[in-house]
This record gives sequence, structure tokens and C-alpha cells, in this order.
Amino acid sequence: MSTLMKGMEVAKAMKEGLYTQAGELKAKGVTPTLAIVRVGESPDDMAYERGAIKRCEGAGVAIRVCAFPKDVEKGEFESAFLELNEDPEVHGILVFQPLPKQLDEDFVKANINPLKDVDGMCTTNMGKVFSGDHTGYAPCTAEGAVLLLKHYGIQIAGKNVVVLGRSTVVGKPLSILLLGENATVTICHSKTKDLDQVLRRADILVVAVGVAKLVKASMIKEGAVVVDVGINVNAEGKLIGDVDFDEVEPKASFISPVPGGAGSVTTSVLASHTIQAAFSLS
Ligand SMILES: Nc1nc(=O)c2c([nH]1)NC[C@@H]1CN(c3ccc(C(=O)N[C@@H](CCC(=O)O)C(=O)O)cc3)C=[N+]21
Repeated sequence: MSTLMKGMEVAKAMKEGLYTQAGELKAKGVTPTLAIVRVGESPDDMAYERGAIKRCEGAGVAIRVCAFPKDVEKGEFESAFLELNEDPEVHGILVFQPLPKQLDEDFVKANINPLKDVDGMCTTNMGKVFSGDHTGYAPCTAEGAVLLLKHYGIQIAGKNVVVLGRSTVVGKPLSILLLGENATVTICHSKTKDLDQVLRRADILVVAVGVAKLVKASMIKEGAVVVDVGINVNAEGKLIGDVDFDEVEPKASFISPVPGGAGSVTTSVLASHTIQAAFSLS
């Protein structure tokens, strides 16, 4: 039997502090505001949006959802984005990725005000994460995974941590954050040789590849800590992780479920970054 790492527990622990900070801003006449930019209605974007709305509401953060049809024209999208970027009443901007092919993610990355870039997608924030400068924003999901481990008292320093996945939004920045916590970090991906063997060396395994139930019990060490960052949506529209939970759970010491695990911390971090952005912009 393993201990469940519940994201809600972390969210609860963060909620009061966030609400108090948002209150300080409101006393100054500032309502911390996050703009969510969504193109189309992909189920994982919708899941994030639902979670973000719920969490931000509880934290005193206002949300403006700017939704576009999936065939939105590039010029229209970019001018709407630039308007949010310049709007003094918007403190944080989260653009769901990936964007459809006719749109240019690099345009967003090149133009977003780093102070509003609460999901750490521009090079200024990436560079700060890379250099260990905590004044920047790390991607919320990556930071959330670290907070989840810390909340459950998992020692990270000196541990063999294996990150499966090298995306810009999770795997890469998370590896750097864990390195900053003095872990010995191994990053694995689709071209990794003898993947099972590498995964079995992990004291802490973090999985973020977006392949449902990829990680089986045979791939983990007895007593490993397993964080599942995967968000996959099955045919019934239910969220499932990258880890085969029923198989892996009995062998792990700590494990995070999907839903109810890392994703619910992501949204608290998002609220926290938006509040921080509102302080720095006002
Ligand atoms: N720029 C960008 N950054 C992202 O981090 C990003 C993205 N684009 N595009 C979409 C995916 C998906 N994603 C989720 C995050 C939290 C929940 C979440 O809050 N999940 C709750 C359940 C929410 C619900 O179903 O109501 C949970 O796991 O317990 C879901 C999905 C982040 N992504």
C-alpha cells in the first residue's frame, strides 16, 4: 500500500495565503486577473480551464476566458493577444498549447510581456528558471510537481530522480527545478535506450509524456515515489494519467493519482503566479 499524494491537500494548504494576498491587492483597488487564451475545445485545455476557474475563484483571482474557434485567423488571434498583453487590467496570460497549425506559438513567446507570462513560456522566464533566478515564472505544471513532492515531505536532495518526458512545458523545466533541489536528474524520452532499466533506477519517477497508462509496475523500483503528470482523455471523456495506477500503486511508496494529483497543484500555482504578477505590475 502506498500513500496517495493528493493535489487537493496542497491546494488547500495554499488557498488561505493566496486569498490573503489577493485581498491586499483588492484593498489597493487591484483585482488580480488572469486571461486564459483558448483556441478550440480540446478536452485537456477544457480540463485545465475548469480547474483554473475553480481554483482562482477560491483564491480571489478573476479570470477572463478569451476563446476562439479552432480555425481562427492568425491576424485576428494575434491582435486579440496583443490587446491582452497591453491591457493594464490583465496581470497574467495563459495561452493553451499546442496551438493549431495556422497560428504561431513563437509569436506569443516573442511578444508576451515576461511579467504577465505566468506559465513561463518566454525565453526571459525560461532563462531565469535555468539560472536559478526565482524572480521568473516556471511553467505551473513543473513547479506544481515539485510542490507536491515537498508537501508530502519527500526528500529530493541526493535522490535519483528520473523525468520521463522532455517537453518545454513540463519535462525540461521540471528537470532543471529538480536539479535546483540537488537531485541527480535523468531525463528520458522516446529515443532512450533500455528505458525500463533506467526507470527502475528512480527513487522518484516523474512522468509527463501524454501516453495513457504507459508506466507499468515492472518499470519501477519497489518503494519508488511516482508523480504522474500525464493528462490523457479517454473515449468517455475521463482523465487518465501516464501511469497504470492500479498496477503501480501497490509497488510505490507514494503515488499521485489522475485526476486529483499534480493537475490540481498546477492550478494553485497558476493562481499564485497571477497574484505575484499583479503585485509586480501595480
Ligand atoms: N501552456 C499550457 N500549459 C499547460 O500546462 C497546459 C496547456 N498549455 N494545455 C493543456 C494542458 C493540460 N493541462 C492541465 C492542467 C491541469 C488540469 C487539472 O486541473 N486537472 C484536475 C481536474 C480538472 C477537472 O477535470 O475538473 C486534476 O487533475 O485533478 C488539467 C489539465 C495543462 N496543460
